[in-house]
Amino acid sequence: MADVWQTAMDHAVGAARRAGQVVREALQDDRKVMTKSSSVDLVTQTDQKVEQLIIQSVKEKFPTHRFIGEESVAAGESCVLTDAPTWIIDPIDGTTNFVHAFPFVAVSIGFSVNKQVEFGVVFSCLEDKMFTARRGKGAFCNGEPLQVSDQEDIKQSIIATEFGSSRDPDAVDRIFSSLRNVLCIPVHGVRGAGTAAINMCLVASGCVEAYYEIGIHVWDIAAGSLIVSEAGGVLMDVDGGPLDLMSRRIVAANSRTIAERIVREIDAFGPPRDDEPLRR
Ligand SMILES: O=P(O)(O)OC(CO)CO
Ligand SMILES: [Mg+2]
Ligand SMILES: [Mg+2]
Repeated sequence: MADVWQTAMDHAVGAARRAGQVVREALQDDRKVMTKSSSVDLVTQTDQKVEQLIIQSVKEKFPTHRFIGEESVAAGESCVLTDAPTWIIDPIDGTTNFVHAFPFVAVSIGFSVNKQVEFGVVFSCLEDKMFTARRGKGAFCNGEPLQVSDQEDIKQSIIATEFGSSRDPDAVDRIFSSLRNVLCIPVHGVRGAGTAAINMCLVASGCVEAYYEIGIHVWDIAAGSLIVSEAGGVLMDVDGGPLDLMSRRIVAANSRTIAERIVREIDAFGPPRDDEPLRR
């Protein structure tokens, strides 16, 4: 039977590639930096321009579809995941990297129907790597199949995480406490690319065994979550429950064993949900 969402996925790949080209070109220009929720929550005109480019191109082809876009939500649009076909867009995942020309920047496009991610596209535009996954059909990088690491021993593992964008000392203490616990298991190392989407693609590629973070948003993880699971990985909440895309918490790992071992070390606090009406 024909795949009803294949045309949409092809469109997403094309849109991500065009968006990535805009991001690469913008790296050569002056990058005017603005802030959103705090002095370390950065946005540029390129984030906004790229999101509009993607949304406009999708609207022309799929006029009934809905959107959750990082910069549209920042501008006041609602952030509620319904059963309708929904494009979940992070125009630049790794804006801080982009601002500093730290070379890991991604365009992330997830697509959900009935609250289930049907396809995910992450274009790591400075590495020129196009990560794709279609539910039930595997995950790929530039067309080559992806497979998570088969390492089941956490002590032989590298774990990816980030420090997040909160500078509230209590929140930072809790993040550091979890990080200390994970590091001292001990693991081989802790890494962070500065983008949730690329961290998840590193899990899918078998370069790190797991990635966890508290404070990310649905647009950071929608596409990457499917790329991890289609590469054979496991997703869960940091409290060990099922992943909730709107909860702002994730563990993505190569195996249930590694994911559950990390869960034991994490202080599972909960920032306001993405679909919490009073979150801004
Ligand atoms: O650069 P962005 O899109 O703000 O995302 C951050 C996390 O919120 C990195 O993943
Ligand atoms: Mg992001
Ligand atoms: Mg972004």
